[in-house]
Formats: sequence, C-alpha cells, structure tokens
Amino acid sequence: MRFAQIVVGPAGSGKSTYCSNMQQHAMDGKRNIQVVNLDPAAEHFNYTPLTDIRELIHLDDAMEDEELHYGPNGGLIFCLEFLIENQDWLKAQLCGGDDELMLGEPDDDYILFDMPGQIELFTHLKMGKQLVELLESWNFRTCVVFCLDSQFMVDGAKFISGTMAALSVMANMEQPHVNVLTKVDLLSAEARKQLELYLEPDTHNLMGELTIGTGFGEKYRKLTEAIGSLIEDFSLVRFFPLNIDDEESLSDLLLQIDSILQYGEDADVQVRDFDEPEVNENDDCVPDM
Ligand SMILES: Nc1nc2c(ncn2[C@@H]2O[C@H](COP(=O)(O)OP(=O)(O)OP(=O)(O)O)[C@@H](O)[C@H]2O)c(=O)[nH]1
Ligand SMILES: [Mg+2]
Repeated sequence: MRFAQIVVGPAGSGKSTYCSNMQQHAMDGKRNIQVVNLDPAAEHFNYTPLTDIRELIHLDDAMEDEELHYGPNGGLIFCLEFLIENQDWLKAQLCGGDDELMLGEPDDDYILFDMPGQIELFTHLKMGKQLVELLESWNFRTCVVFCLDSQFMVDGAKFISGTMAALSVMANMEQPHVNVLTKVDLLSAEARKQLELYLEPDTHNLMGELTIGTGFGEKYRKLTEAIGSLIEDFSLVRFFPLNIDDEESLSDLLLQIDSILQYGEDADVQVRDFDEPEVNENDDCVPDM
C-alpha cells in the first residue's frame, strides 16, 4: 500500500509551501515523504520533485501552440486532460514502469501531489477525480488536503464562502478530506482571536453576524440560514490552522492525515528502521491522538 496527499486549494493559498515544509519536516524526523509537481505552470518551488508534469507538458506548450492557442486558464485544464490521457507516463514515473513496484517501494511510498491553483479542476471538472482513481488503481490510498488562506477566513461572509469551497471539493472528489488554514503567522492578534470563533463554528451565530445590518443580509436571510444549516449538517467541515514554521503544528497535522490514511501501522515498522533517539523513560513519546 502506498499513500498520497492530493494538495489542492485556490491560487496562492500556500500549496507548494505546504509541500516543501511538510517534506522537510518529515525529513527532520527521518521519514521519507516525496513531492510530485503536477502544476504545469509552476515557476518556483522549494522542493526537489520526484516527478514533474512539466517534463510531460508545460503550460506554455498549450498557450503557444498554433492550433490550441489557449489562454492561461484553459491551457491549464488542457494540460491536466493531457496528463490523464498520458497516464502511462505518470505510471512509469511513479511505478518505474514495473508493475511489481506498485506494491510499494519503501523509498517513495508516501507522496504529496502539488496541484495547480485552479480550483474548478476539483470542484466540478473530472480531472481531479480521475487522477485519484488512477492513483487508487496503482495501489495508493489518497487523502485530499485543501489549503485555504486564513486571511480570508476572518469574517462571517468569508467563512461561509471558504467553507462552501471546501464542501464543493469534498463533494466532487469523494475522498477523505482535510482542510488546512495556511498563513496563520500573518494574522494580527485580533484576527487570530476572530479565527478561533470559526474553528468550532456555531453556524447560527455566524449567520446572525452575516444578516445584521446589510441589505444583502436582510434580503437573503433565508438563503444564508439554509446555507448555515447545510454546513452544520455536513459537520465534516473542520479547519486545521497550520503554522508552517512550527514543527509541532506540522507534526499534529501530519499525524491527523496519517490516521485518516491509516498510515500508522506501516509507519511503526519504518520508524524502527532508523536509529531511535534516546528517550527519557518518563517521556511520553507517543503524541496524543
Ligand atoms: N507568511 C507566510 N507566507 C506563506 C505561507 N504559505 C505560503 N506563503 C507565501 O504565499 C505565497 C504563495 O505560496 P505558494 O506556496 O507558492 O502557493 P501555491 O498555493 O502553491 O500557489 P499557486 O501554485 O500559484 O496556486 C508565497 O510567497 C509563499 O511564500 C505561510 O504559511 N506563511
Ligand atoms: Mg504552487
């Protein structure tokens, strides 16, 4: 069994940064996590990818082609369609073209897929889902990691819209799903306090906040209330505030995703391959779940 995090989220939400910091964090803990870049428009990231879609197709190929003549957005979608059509290329990259390797190589059995910031790939187009199905057929267990900039989550209306975006991805991808709030280090103390209200949201209060005093709020009160109860009914929508520079925050999140992926047992076996750090007898080295 192999494991994959499909890292998605709006443009600039911090996906590539998440991938590189998570990989580094794992490496510091002597654990091997690889990153695959599937963003054909990527220009810069801080990790060395295991595989890079730009070796197959670059956004410029779709935009500069005499016949295709795509703009940046259509071009990106074209590139992802092209990837799915050329799935053998991806399979060769991930499985070395050797079917036996699909059973899991210890060196690359845990992979983060850094996806493009075009959210419609995952909300209503079929490529996101097709990618997951391919990975599953190659023996991966997958989890979607949805990154959202926390700066856009500090008032009622933005919270609703961010949550709806997360829900759309969940509904379309039909995968285990974790929502990560990025860039919390950029929030002011006041904004952080405000954010806490939304982490365990009481949707009714939020709706109250949203409907008071604005023309839109009054007019669409029923609609916002309906959206509120929808979010509540889907109480699956929870956000993990990630402080990217804080090792503890990274390890809490990784632990949560590992347990969703049921990575635990395999991890035990792997960890014992390395030299154990000296532990104080009284130390509790197993983090709380
Ligand atoms: N301060 C701070 N900056 C961050 C954090 N995460 C990302 N950034 C910055 O936000 C910008 C965008 O980050 P990326 O990781 O490239 O975002 P992305 O989602 O991969 O962007 P696209 O691939 O273009 O959609 C970069 O300048 C990052 O340095 C964070 O947690 N804190
Ligand atoms: Mg990126």
